[in-house]
Amino acid sequence: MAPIVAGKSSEAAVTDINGQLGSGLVHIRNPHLDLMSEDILYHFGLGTKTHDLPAMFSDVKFVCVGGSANRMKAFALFIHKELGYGSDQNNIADICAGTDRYCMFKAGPVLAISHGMGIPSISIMLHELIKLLHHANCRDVVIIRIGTSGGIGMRPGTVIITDTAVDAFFRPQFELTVLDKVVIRSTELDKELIQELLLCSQEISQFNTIVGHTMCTYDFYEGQGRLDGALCSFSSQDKFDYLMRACSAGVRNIEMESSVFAAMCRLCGLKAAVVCVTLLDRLQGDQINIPHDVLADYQLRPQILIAAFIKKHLGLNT
Ligand SMILES: O=P(O)(O)O[C@H]1O[C@H](CO)[C@@H](O)[C@H]1O
Ligand SMILES: O=c1cc[nH]c(=O)[nH]1
Repeated sequence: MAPIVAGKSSEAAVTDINGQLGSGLVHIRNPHLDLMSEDILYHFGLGTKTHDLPAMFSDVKFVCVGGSANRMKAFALFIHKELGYGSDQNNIADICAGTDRYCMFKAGPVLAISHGMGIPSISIMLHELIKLLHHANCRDVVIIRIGTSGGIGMRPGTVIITDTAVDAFFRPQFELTVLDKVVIRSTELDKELIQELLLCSQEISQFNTIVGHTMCTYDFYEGQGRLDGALCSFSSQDKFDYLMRACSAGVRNIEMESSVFAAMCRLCGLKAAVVCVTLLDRLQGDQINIPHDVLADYQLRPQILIAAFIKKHLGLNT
């Protein structure tokens, strides 16, 4: 079946949206929503009739997302303290406590949300988050994925700011089957935001940070060329050749959400970035065997960078 290449028409649409986005509002691209008298954000345990979403969220300016609920809670506590709101855990309650699908925490203008692992999980979360921001009349929101990844030829602990998310064929696109058609969407990210983040990381100067392509896969094991899954149908030479080809195509790290994240945020007019730390160099191995304290330190790096970025934007000292 011939894919629908959304590139051309969507690019044009994005230009239009950007013009329209002088208002800074989130752009919902679904005419059916206007016909609904109530919108239930089922996986958040929130809704337009049951919750006053503008009262709860209209001041949100930064949304940070990451796979693990514990990591996002830790980030919420960290940013709460960094913004001068104190370090009392009791001030950080899970807004999605009515459901165990995702966790959501708020610290002033910062919203921290977990998205689970993989494209389907983050995609569901993003549909509901983008609608939430729309219902709450949020303006000028920046959204950043703070995650972990496997590096290619990178020293573990390196922070990668994604310029473009690519698929397993190194193409800058995200493919989704809608009804029985394949829709292709661009995965380019905001260039200005990338440069701002890079500058921030140079200013804090605490760890190595680079800009590069991020490969987004549908699987952690075979899908990322690992030899240590329950199934493996290729040789170690095949794996090495593939990772070397990825590296030559500009891929510096591999994770599992960046493509749909970039595509959805772009289409809805949200300024978005992906910042992931590498936990290992995939040219050296497949198993993540770093000690717990080193893992904790690595996972903190994207958080430190994003906290500095947010504080800079809010005019607070870093
Ligand atoms: O660190 P997080 O945000 O969970 O992301 C990465 O880690 C998970 C795999 O361990 C995948 O979801 C991958 O994208
Ligand atoms: O190798 C890795 C490490 C973290 N997350 C991934 O998706 N891959």
